[in-house]
Amino acid sequence: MAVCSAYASPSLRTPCSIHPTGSTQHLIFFTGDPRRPPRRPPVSCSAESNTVVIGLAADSGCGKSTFMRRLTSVFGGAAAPPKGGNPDSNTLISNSTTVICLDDYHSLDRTGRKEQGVTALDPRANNFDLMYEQVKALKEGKPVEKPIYNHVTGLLDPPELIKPPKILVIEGLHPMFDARVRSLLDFSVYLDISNEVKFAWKIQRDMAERGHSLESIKASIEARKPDFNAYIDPQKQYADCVIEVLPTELIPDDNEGKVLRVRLVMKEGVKHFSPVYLFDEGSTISWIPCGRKLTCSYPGIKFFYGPDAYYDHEVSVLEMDGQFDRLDELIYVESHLSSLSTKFYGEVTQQMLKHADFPGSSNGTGLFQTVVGLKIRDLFEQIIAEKSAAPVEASKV
Ligand SMILES: Nc1ncnc2c1ncn2[C@@H]1O[C@H](COP(=O)(O)OP(=O)(O)OP(=O)(O)O)[C@@H](O)[C@H]1O
Ligand SMILES: O=C(CO)[C@H](O)[C@H](O)COP(=O)(O)O
Repeated sequence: MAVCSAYASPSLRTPCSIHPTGSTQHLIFFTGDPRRPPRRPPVSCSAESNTVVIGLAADSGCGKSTFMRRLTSVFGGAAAPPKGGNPDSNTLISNSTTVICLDDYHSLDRTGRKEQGVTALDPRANNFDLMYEQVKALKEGKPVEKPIYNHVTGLLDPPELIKPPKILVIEGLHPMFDARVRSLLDFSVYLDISNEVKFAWKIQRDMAERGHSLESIKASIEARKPDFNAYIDPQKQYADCVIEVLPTELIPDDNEGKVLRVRLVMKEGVKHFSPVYLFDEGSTISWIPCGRKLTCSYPGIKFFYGPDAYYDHEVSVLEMDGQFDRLDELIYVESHLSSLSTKFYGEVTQQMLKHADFPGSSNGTGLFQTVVGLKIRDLFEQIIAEKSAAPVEASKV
């Protein structure tokens, strides 16, 4: 039995227990005189739950797993699938974080989608009611039995038990699609990979690692496009932070897709989140760091920072075009960035060096994913500090 640590008064306890059937039952009992009415309304498990919910949206093959690995590393400890569970589980659990993949809320399996002529991106192939109920329950501190979509077989497998973590990340195609699910998010990120780059990455992975033909990759991207444009892409307007990945502007007519221009679009006015800035907050700056302190080979590196508008929202944008030759020299760039939410000087560089083998480590994708990971850690710590201060403040009243 998982007992909530939230007590309304010393005599009132609110435990959550998991039913043998797998459904969750909520019991309220009193340790004092059972005939006396409670002095305050009973507190449900939700009232003082500390689960912070982060949404990460992107199309398939756009770097969500890589981002997740960087994020969980910032919180410490390695992430692994639930022990002793389904070997094809999509869930990753570490000390503080649980990452659930929203593919698990596909309501139609591979055959079902084929029969009905819908893609996995189509809302009709997904169960948003269940997604909402379960994310809400986890946020409220209650365990859930979450379905599993098996990517190997294309079938829906028996559910797995997910316990409420400190940080719940919901990653996948639709974390910001349903307004109810969106309202549960404490912070949201959208990975916006331009078509050219998406194509280059798909070819690299699906041809080299999965043996697909160039034609089949092209066909699969084209087939997904209408639903991607209708249901996935529009979610970026709701994101607190967007990482845009575009072809470089440093090489005229580049079509190799190896050098990237990456833009970190950060919404202003988001609670517990202060955008990162270069040199001077709110000004507009172009910066070429190459020279004595940063080694750059062709085509060099260019940074940009400035205010902008994104879907009618005021944002700050930090942009990096080009790639690093030597990751240890990143400290020079880091020392010119502010509001990074690092715990010590050089933490961004240390994280980047630690995962130098991850895709995107030499360019803005790795740098900005790391920076967003640190900002999420800071947001989490602020929310927890606020929640633990709240009962003290309340008791003063
Ligand atoms: N920043 C990057 N730079 C270069 N290539 C990248 C980058 N991020 C991802 N890739 C490429 O894209 C592939 C998919 O990345 P990743 O597994 O992180 O994406 P995903 O969104 O989790 O994919 P899926 O949803 O299909 O599992 C990687 O194997 C790599 O080839
Ligand atoms: O867009 C996707 C999410 O990653 C997949 O295409 C979707 O989950 C269906 O998966 P599969 O092709 O394994 O049946």
